[in-house]
Amino acid sequence: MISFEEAVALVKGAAVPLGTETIGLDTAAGRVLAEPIVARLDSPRSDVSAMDGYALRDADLDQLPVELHVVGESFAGRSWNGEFGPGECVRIFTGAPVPAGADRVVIQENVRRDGEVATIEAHPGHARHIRTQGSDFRRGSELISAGRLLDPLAVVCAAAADVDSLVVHRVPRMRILSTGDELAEPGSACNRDDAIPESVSFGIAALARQWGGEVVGRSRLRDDLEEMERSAAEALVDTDLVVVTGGASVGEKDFAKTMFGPAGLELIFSNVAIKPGKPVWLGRAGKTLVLGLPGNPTSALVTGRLLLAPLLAGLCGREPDEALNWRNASLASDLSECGPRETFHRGRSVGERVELLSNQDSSAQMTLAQADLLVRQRAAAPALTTGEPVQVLDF
Ligand SMILES: Nc1nc2c(c(=O)[nH]1)N[C@H]1C(S)=C(S)[C@@H](COP(=O)(O)OP(=O)(O)OC[C@H]3O[C@@H](n4cnc5c(N)ncnc54)[C@H](O)[C@@H]3O)O[C@H]1N2
Ligand code: MOO
Repeated sequence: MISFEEAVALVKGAAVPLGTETIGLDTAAGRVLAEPIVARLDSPRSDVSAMDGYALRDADLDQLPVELHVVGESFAGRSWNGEFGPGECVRIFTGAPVPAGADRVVIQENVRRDGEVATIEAHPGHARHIRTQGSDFRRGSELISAGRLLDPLAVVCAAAADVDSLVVHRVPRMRILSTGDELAEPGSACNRDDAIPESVSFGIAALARQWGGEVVGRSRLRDDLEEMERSAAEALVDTDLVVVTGGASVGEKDFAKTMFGPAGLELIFSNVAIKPGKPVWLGRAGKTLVLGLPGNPTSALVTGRLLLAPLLAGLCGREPDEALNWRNASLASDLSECGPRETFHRGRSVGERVELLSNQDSSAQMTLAQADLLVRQRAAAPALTTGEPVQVLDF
């Protein structure tokens, strides 16, 4: 059995970014850049006004009050290109180019306008209200590096660079296979005494989407090895990652790994010294990665969060560690000493503190909906008391 750190290192090794494709800005959100974005123009493109008011020469404010002749109007998208002399000013609006010769904008609240005459009585202060050309960024400068997730903020910056297409990493195509004779489609389990709703794949699919995966198939498999081998072979076609849930342990019908035998499964690891989720495994069949998650719902979602999330982040072109951003929080209750397996307790944030949920069973499902943090406790770590710091991860 390997440690959690070793499992994460092996996940990172397997999480090699997929190929690239060129897409339009409209569909770029959520994708990961494979090539940096370089500005095609300066921003602002010229010196522009930061306010609505009057562009003028600062020197004209030496003697106050002053009356200036309004000689033109400059709008964003329709600039004024006339001559501009002492004793003159130009009506200007936010974002409009500042006429050559002007070195200050006075906001209109500080100007009395009467026909073509603008009167300034008191000194408007030191702010010039001019954004200089290229003060945000310069043409040719790299605005966003490769590997950056195109979140709502980054897509604004990408568009501002005046690019209409982006080179991004391909999205991992994923299939989820849920194994178990007892599993029924939610909504139909009540009809059969020995059935339970198949719940895990819904959470794994949602988690996968959060971390950039495209779930192209989701199926339930009966515990019949021949059938499972056929399903395994089908699932591997044109797929980057297959996630199998259940059948990971040592039961007589735990065929999750065996079903990929004919497809040439090579294990990367199997069994990790963590609680919950010990039977989690990772392998490769041909070019496709296969991740096996334990069937117990809490175990599946915890191992999904700890290992599937960084795996997908890496396949998408991000740093796998972006999915493992541990931070400190203080305990809202006592925590007893840890057993031999590194443990990831389910917790709930209460203000700045983290409260451990009372049901820590790996089969729990109600508790999952109450949790928002995983609390990490290293193997054999001593007991902790209320207020002591622990590492937590958003769950
Ligand atoms: N003798 C041993 N028994 C077990 C060991 C062990 O080391 N020795 N490990 C235990 C641990 S730890 C875990 S975790 C479980 C995981 O086993 P499997 O991955 O083989 O999971 P299953 O047996 O298929 O199912 C476990 C449990 O979860 C329910 N389940 C399964 N899939 C789903 C699903 N998609 N949706 C909802 N619920 C699901 C299933 O009905 C079982 O109740 O093994 C321990 N045993
Ligand atoms: O590793 Mo299991 O998830 O403890 O029941």
